[in-house]
Amino acid sequence: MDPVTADQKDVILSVKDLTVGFGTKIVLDKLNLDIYRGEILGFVGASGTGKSVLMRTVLRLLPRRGGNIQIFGTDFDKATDSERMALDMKLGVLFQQGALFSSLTVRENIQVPMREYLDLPQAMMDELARLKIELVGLAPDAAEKFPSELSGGMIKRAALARALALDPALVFLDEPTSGLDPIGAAEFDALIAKLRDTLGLTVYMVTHDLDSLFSVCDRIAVLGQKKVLVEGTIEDMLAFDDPWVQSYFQGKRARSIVR
Ligand SMILES: Nc1ncnc2c1ncn2[C@@H]1O[C@H](COP(=O)(O)OP(=O)(O)OP(=O)(O)O)[C@@H](O)[C@H]1O
Repeated sequence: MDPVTADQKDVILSVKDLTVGFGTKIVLDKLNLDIYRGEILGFVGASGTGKSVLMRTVLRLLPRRGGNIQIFGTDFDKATDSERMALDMKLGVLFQQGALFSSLTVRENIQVPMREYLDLPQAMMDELARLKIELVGLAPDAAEKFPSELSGGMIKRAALARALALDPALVFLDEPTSGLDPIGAAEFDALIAKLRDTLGLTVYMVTHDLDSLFSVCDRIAVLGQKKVLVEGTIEDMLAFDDPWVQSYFQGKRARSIVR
């Protein structure tokens, strides 16, 4: 599947006027964001600006004070229980640090969402877990390993396999390459791009990784001043007149990537 172009946009996640706060502190203030089918959207912003809060709010793990969220054209607030369950199954999540259950093997971790949402015989879940392990580029023997026996890169892949357990249409990745060495990070980026191309996934990726932004993201959105400050291509970022955006995308590290 080709990356989306401007004239074939199909919005699958639409966030309108979203406001989220804790106590007297407002973190997101009337934020708007659309995500288009088949794209890899890189979401950036200074530390503490609310990138994780936005992701958690969209996943309904945090309450919001105002605004509206539509996923696949359905408003969660108005959905029935069975519609919500069907929507949940279309969303995959890879949290920072992988967040695997340490007492479960990789296979068992991948099967957690299957047990929660599906009613399948064990042999079928084993076969599905085997396929997911292969899909993310892990060796077959990773299935019976515990998270403590895996490298950082393997943990990310195992967590991605779990995020893909129910064949989601949209996956949320929270800093997927943090903690990986540059080669491991580049390999993970290539895997994300391959999964988008082969499975038609839409990817929402919170990242600080400039390499990821330049190499795999079709579009970038920058969080700042409690809103999406700017969204668009790398060229749009380079042209945007804001001190943080300028220093992030035109700084020494960024220039060494753009060349
Ligand atoms: N459960 C919570 N209760 C109170 N405040 C919170 C909670 N979760 C997040 N915050 C606050 O919301 C703000 C945004 O946090 P968030 O983790 O979303 O930032 P971030 O952009 O993801 O940062 P980083 O890039 O460092 O991960 C921070 O000031 C944080 O302290």
